[in-house]
Amino acid sequence: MKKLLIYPAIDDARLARIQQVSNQLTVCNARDLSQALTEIKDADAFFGKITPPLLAAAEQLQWIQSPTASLEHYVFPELVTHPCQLTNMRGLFYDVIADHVLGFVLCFARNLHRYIRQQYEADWQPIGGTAGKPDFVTGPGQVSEVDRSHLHLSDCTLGVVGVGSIGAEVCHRAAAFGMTVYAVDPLTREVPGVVDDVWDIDRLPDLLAISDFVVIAAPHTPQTEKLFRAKQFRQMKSSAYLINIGRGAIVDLQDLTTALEQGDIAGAALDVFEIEPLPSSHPLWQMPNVIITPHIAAASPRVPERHLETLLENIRCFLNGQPFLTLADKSLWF
Ligand SMILES: NC(=O)C1=CN([C@@H]2O[C@H](COP(=O)(O)OP(=O)(O)OC[C@H]3O[C@@H](n4cnc5c(N)ncnc54)[C@H](O)[C@@H]3O)[C@@H](O)[C@H]2O)C=CC1
Ligand SMILES: O=C(O)C(=O)CO
Repeated sequence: MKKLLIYPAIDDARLARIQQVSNQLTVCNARDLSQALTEIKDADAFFGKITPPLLAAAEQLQWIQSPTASLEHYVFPELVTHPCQLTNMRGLFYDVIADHVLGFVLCFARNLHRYIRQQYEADWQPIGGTAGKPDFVTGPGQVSEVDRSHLHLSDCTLGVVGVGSIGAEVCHRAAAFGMTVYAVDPLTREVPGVVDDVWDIDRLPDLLAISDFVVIAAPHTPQTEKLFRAKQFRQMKSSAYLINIGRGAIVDLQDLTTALEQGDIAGAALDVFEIEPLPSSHPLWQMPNVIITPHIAAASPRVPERHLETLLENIRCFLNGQPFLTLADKSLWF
């Protein structure tokens, strides 16, 4: 018989689903910290928010399940050196966050974010003037110059930084829109839809130089913290857009603001920020080429059930001695 400790306590409906997994499992849903500190002593597995005092009280803990995908605020030095295995909640959001990213791409390509602002003013003003519009819209006459204020997605290249579950789905969707797709990742080497093999992260400058859209779908780790500074923005095309749905700490907020003010890049769509919530006085709020969503790219009615399913599947793996679905490397934070 194995013992799973849950702390903080979860609701009765989810508890009942966990209890149905196996009669080889005792589940303790601790109501307060003092109960958790007592019960963790002989627990084999833990789900919830582990802390140094809880870990110190554990005598036979083999597995910890984090309730979040990201681990930067979860791991601490004693946890890294502890022999237990750690699993996270990655892989729940791959499709819905990829949809969010493609929504950003479409806004920038077709200026939808700017036309929505114009609509409030009843302003019938084609962005970029009339150049580039076909005769059947403007009336007879010749298109005099190539106007790139509205993009043709199948002419565009999208570069993804981090092709885990979310990044790979972004690649699939972008390829389905006819975009050319490249990616960098330290571990993954192949993703269907990506033009070449996935490049190693040391080729980030190459990715930045060719991309019309750069999508950050990596975790916050010691390696990715402030990976994007002024230098990286200068390596991007001045016509390119940055999209960050990974973690705010990956992008230096001040350098990004300066890059946008200077026109080093054309715009940014951001779901995550170095400072959350983004202060109401921050200049990004007023920039017409910036789209802000308040860390909700993962919002979906399907996520709570997927969250529970991942926990249940990892419990089954634990009881059956099989490899976990979402094993993480404690020292790498993902
Ligand atoms: N905006 C939001 O609401 C949400 C954001 N996230 C963030 O998205 C991240 C990715 O989620 P998943 O795709 O599910 O995780 P995942 O673990 O499946 O994929 C992460 C990928 O990033 C790669 N990576 C690690 N270090 C890297 C580096 N230095 N440079 C480039 N790539 C690197 C990994 O090799 C892996 O392929 C999470 O860690 C989390 O921080 C996750 C859920 C919701
Ligand atoms: O699980 C995470 O890391 C999230 O950001 C969920 O929104």
